[in-house]
Amino acid sequence: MKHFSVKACAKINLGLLITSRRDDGYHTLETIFAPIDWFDTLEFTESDAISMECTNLDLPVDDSNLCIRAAKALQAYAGVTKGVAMKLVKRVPFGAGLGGGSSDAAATLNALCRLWQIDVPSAELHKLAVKLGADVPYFLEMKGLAYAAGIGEELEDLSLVLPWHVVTVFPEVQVPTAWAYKNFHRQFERPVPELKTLVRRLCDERDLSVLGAFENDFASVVFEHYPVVREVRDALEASGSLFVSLSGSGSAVYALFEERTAAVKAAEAMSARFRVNMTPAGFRMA
Ligand SMILES: C[C@](O)(CO)[C@H](O)COP(=O)(O)OP(=O)(O)OC[C@H]1O[C@@H](n2ccc(N)nc2=O)[C@H](O)[C@@H]1O
Ligand SMILES: Nc1ncnc2c1ncn2[C@@H]1O[C@H](COP(=O)(O)OP(=O)(O)OP(=O)(O)O)[C@@H](O)[C@H]1O
Repeated sequence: MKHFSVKACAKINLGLLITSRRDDGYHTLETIFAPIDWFDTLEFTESDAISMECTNLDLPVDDSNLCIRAAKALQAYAGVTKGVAMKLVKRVPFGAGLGGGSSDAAATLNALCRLWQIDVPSAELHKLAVKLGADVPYFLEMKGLAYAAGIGEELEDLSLVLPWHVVTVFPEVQVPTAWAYKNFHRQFERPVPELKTLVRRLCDERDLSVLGAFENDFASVVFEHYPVVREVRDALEASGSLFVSLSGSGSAVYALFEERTAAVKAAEAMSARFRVNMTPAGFRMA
């Protein structure tokens, strides 16, 4: 009986610039995805049918779950009759802007190609991923920092890692991604900085003067509507961090630290009220 488990890491967004609204209602954006060591674990066991259990009872394991949707999409595409029993050990908060569900979906696609021994061309797998969510291709195809454009599915591997410690805080409120895209303050006419060039100066040359370009366009509306998120942002800014930002459409806020001791101190202070993760400098997904 074939059985194995995989890690599904979350991500943060370093800069998130929304550049237009498409006719289909989706928005184009430019962002840098960076992985963090906050992860779910997914277990896969060969079975006749597709089934799923999850350690977080607030998360339905029906057809709305992104793991089930990924399994059914791959089964239909490949015309396989095999099933799978999945177990999701859920740790990454959702409604957090951390892409946890998207990462689970990508991990499921990769794992089932292995379990069902099917060889799907990467371009085809990419199409299945985009249908599951705009963030899913990043987790399917990348390990470190990646530049993303389009709706988030046009990816370029930057072959870079963040050279700082990352403290990520979940303020225990969920921000629906669709709400954030409906309500963010548009700046479509703004000149868009060259994030791809600037992130190389930032990570390779440690040129901190470029940090101002890495704004998150959701930040103002999320901080306005969720005071606790603003409170977390303020606390992290006062903790000796280099840089603080909202991740994705929120609610998670992350801070970058040069010194590990300062990162540990900030993480400990925030963990009294909120779920916190600390990711070491140089982290890449396995
Ligand atoms: C905010 C980010 O996390 C940045 O990484 C992503 O853009 C969100 O990606 P995601 O969570 O995979 O989003 P999806 O689950 O695909 O879409 C949720 C909803 O967000 C809106 N949405 C999403 C992505 C995008 N580029 N434009 C949008 O307008 C759409 O209304 C969509 O119905
Ligand atoms: N396996 C799953 N894990 C987490 N969320 C899931 C899963 N399956 C379906 N969902 C649904 O997808 C929604 C979005 O989950 P996800 O964690 O990807 O988004 P997020 O935390 O808002 O991050 P981002 O906005 O960056 O995508 C959740 O609110 C949840 O209702």
